[in-house]
Amino acid sequence: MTHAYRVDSEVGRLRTVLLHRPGAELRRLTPRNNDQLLFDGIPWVGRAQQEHDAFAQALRDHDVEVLYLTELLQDTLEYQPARDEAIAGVLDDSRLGDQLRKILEAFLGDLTPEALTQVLVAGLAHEELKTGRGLVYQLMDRHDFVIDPLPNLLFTRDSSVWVGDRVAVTSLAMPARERETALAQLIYRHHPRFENVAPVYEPALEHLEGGDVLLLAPGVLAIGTGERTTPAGVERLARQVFASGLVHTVLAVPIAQDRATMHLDTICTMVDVDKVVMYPAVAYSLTAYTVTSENGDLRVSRARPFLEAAAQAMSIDRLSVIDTGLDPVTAEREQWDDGNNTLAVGPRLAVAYERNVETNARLEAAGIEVIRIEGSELGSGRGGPRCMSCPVLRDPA
Ligand SMILES: NC(=[NH2+])NCCC[C@H](N)C(=O)O
Repeated sequence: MTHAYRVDSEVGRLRTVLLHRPGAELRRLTPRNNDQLLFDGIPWVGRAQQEHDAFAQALRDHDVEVLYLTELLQDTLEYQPARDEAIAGVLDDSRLGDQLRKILEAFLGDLTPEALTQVLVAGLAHEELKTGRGLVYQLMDRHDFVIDPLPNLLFTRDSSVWVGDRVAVTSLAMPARERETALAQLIYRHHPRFENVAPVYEPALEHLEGGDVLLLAPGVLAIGTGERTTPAGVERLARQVFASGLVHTVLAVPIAQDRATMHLDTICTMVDVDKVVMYPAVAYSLTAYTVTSENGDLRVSRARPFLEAAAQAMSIDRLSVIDTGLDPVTAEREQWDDGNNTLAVGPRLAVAYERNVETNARLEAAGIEVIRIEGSELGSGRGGPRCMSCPVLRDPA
């Protein structure tokens, strides 16, 4: 069956979304590796799964079709070319050496699609490779991974993002996440669901993460540039979306190079066609460079206040900020816990972590219906409802 997927905004009625239910990859996190694997704590895995299931159910209750990344990946790995590509991807690792690479190739080649999916996502620990031997294998620490786990796969918004009827598979900046885009790429290239989808962007040299990309309005993107997306990444995506004719204006939005504000969506998400919820500390100081296409080249304006540049690009009078009016300490705490990272299920209807009590109360006071979900364990990876979802179909807003 052919599907026509398309996303033109952040707030059009959500129809289909791609999620990843966290699993064995989270069980790999220890106090020794959690920093490198970009988690701020050691999640209780069973509870994280319950929280995630409740998130998925809340979406289904609002008539959203939920696709799971591992299910799509497993279907994909039924095809020999996809399997070959997946295996070649993990073997292309400078740490392995020829002997271990050969052993690993044989091991992976024998796995069923289900087991291969599991290994691609959860990684492979030293002791799990029973056939392991040779210099590299013997000199590895028993805590080392032959294949690294991907605990951040949970944040499906970062590895791919839809622009109109095309998908951008991004280039993740952190080494711990690089392999995630290879999995996204496999799915979009080989899964029959996406047969007719032409990518508008594929992993490139420049760093670009989906959490930085906001579809402000049809034809208008805001792209954060900070810890994850570089100005060169913005430039690359801008060229591609301009060339495709899908977008006429890109706003490049510099954000602080900090873990707390790693992506634009940690400080700003949309809850209506003309309303954003924004971290108060930056709402009125954020700036943007307007990028447009001129005779095949990029034209860049001077920096202007973000809200002004956005409203102009979106052809609206005003992009209003919901006044979360919090005292600075509460605001900072709730920003850290992804209070600003909402997922709109439709205009004025958004999923948010329940723990951000004050931000949610202010959203409601402003007329936004809030679907509250628990996230005490999910949040230890520093991501909220928007980070954990890649919309693939929304109605026009
Ligand atoms: N779109 C987002 N804000 N994603 C959050 C990703 C969190 C993840 N632990 C990372 O450090 O990369």
